[in-house]
Amino acid sequence: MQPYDTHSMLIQMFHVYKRYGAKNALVDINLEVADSEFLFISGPSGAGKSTLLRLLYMGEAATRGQIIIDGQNLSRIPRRRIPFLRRKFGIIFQDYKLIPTRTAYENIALVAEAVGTRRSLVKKKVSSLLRTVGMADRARALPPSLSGGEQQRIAVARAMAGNPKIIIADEPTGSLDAESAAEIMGLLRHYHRLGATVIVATHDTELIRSMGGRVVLLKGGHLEISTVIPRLSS
Ligand SMILES: Nc1ncnc2c1ncn2[C@@H]1O[C@H](COP(=O)(O)OP(=O)(O)OP(=O)(O)O)[C@@H](O)[C@H]1O
Repeated sequence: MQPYDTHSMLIQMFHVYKRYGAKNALVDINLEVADSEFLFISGPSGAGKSTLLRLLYMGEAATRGQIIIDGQNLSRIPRRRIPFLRRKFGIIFQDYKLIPTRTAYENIALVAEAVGTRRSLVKKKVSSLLRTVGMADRARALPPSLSGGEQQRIAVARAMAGNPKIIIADEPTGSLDAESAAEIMGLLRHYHRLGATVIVATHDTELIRSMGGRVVLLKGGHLEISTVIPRLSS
């Protein structure tokens, strides 16, 4: 199968617009993302990156146009089915959004439980995820006692806990130093290699150059370029 065969497209956006009052946040977006692809969405502040991501996981509805996720047209999904659509996504934010009063372990376990992981398996699963992100020894820590890089590692583990088909990361390294940023991107690449589709929004062109891959560029709500950047050899 060809990598961009339309039958293998997990995400399709056709003539998508998003308006906030008089503001056009997204204008006539046409974008396809293949199953198991790693995609960067790049562009300056205010370009529409976060808005585009929110439309995918139905954080908000498009003003116009069609969005198809895994064969489902989002404009035709009944409200009661939205939680099932959301289970396809693991979402990572720049500011981690961990529950500050719950331990690292509990933050991850809550998602594992929410997607119906058998009670007897939750502990094994969360422990395994904590090991994957190198945080096994901080399971009982509360988020405010962790560094930014550590909190983001927990957020990555939490995103993986629902076994989502798609990981969406909105500026996941925006608050991190270079070393922590590289670790987080390594974890996202690891999950991608396990078969997931990963979409990362970032304005950090250095980060994109170090990772390589397909990049789409948003400017003023318009999708300007889709290109493939070769990975910098290290
Ligand atoms: N809820 C909202 N209400 C009104 N305007 C909004 C809303 N969300 C986003 N916008 C506007 O839409 C445009 C795109 O915003 P968006 O946050 O998607 O950009 P971005 O590329 O993610 O920027 P950044 O990198 O700074 O996060 C901006 O002009 C922003 O002010």
